[in-house]
Amino acid sequence: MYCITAPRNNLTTSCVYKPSEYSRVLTFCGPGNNGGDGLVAARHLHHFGYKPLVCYPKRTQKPLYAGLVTQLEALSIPFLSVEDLPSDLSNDFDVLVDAMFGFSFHGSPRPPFDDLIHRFVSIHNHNQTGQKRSVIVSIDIPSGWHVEEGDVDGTGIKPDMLVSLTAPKLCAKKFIGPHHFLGGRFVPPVIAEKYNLVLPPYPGTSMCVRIGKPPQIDISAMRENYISPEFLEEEAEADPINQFQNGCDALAVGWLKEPNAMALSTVGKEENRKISFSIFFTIMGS
Ligand SMILES: NC(=O)C1=CN([C@@H]2O[C@H](COP(=O)(O)OP(=O)(O)OC[C@H]3O[C@@H](n4cnc5c(N)ncnc54)[C@H](OP(=O)(O)O)[C@@H]3O)[C@@H](O)[C@H]2O)[C@@H](O)CC1
Repeated sequence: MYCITAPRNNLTTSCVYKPSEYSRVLTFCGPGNNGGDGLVAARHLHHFGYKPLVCYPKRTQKPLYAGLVTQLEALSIPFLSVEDLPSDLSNDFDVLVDAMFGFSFHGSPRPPFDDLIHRFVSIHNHNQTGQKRSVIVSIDIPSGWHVEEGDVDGTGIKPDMLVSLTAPKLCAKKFIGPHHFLGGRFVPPVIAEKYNLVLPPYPGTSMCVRIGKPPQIDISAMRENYISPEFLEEEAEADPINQFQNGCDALAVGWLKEPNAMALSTVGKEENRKISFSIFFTIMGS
């Protein structure tokens, strides 16, 4: 899967939500720099093979943002108004990128963001009913969270992925989702020193790094059942060598899954070995 956001002027990719499975992305952009990050993310996602759409209800006329919008329009990336949004976002989108507010958010969200944040929260609650829902990726700070205290009353957005920029803000301590990344690799040493930042090493040339606890792995979901067709006594060859040869033939044509061991055994009294069995089995990880 791809970590699918992009701090300004950086490409950050790592495998989390692959475009083959999560191509339909809707990016919600707010009026400030966090929204600007969302515009950049949408452009990068387009180039990575996703099909992004953008909802940018409170535009600023500053040249930097106008330029980002022009770039998206040049790529024919559609813009949706709040009124155009489908009633059930999970039906139409695999991923919702939350780029509404970052560290300058204060007070209570004003319209139309109050309603949009509410929709993000409802999507997460749907998850508890077991229905398929969009995953939520928040840039820098889940919108509506207090920059230091986080989701104070526990009713805010609960993203599946948080992409902190430059350094995680204090509220990130309250993030409980499975994927936490840090983007914005090139922090000038003088800044790191000034703010006493202890930043993790970035692997290779990657522009982001996974931080926080690794995702939980469901070991039971990895279990494979190796069930072969029934093998009846009367079907066994009288000669165990022939039975063994049959087994080898089955292996050669791929009839048995992942074979890595074979046992040939016989049953019956020592002096009367009429029945023979070839048993094939596989052992995971051996
Ligand atoms: N090193 C880093 O970390 C870097 C961080 N960067 C990114 O910048 C982000 C910070 O950007 P930012 O300062 O522009 O503020 P941001 O949070 O986008 O929002 C401000 C806007 O929201 C509005 N607004 C506020 N409260 C509101 C409310 N209740 N309801 C409605 N509106 C409200 C406010 O309007 P105002 O209240 O002032 O009228 C203003 O228009 C940061 O989190 C990260 O994503 C990178 O780009 C660079 C490196």
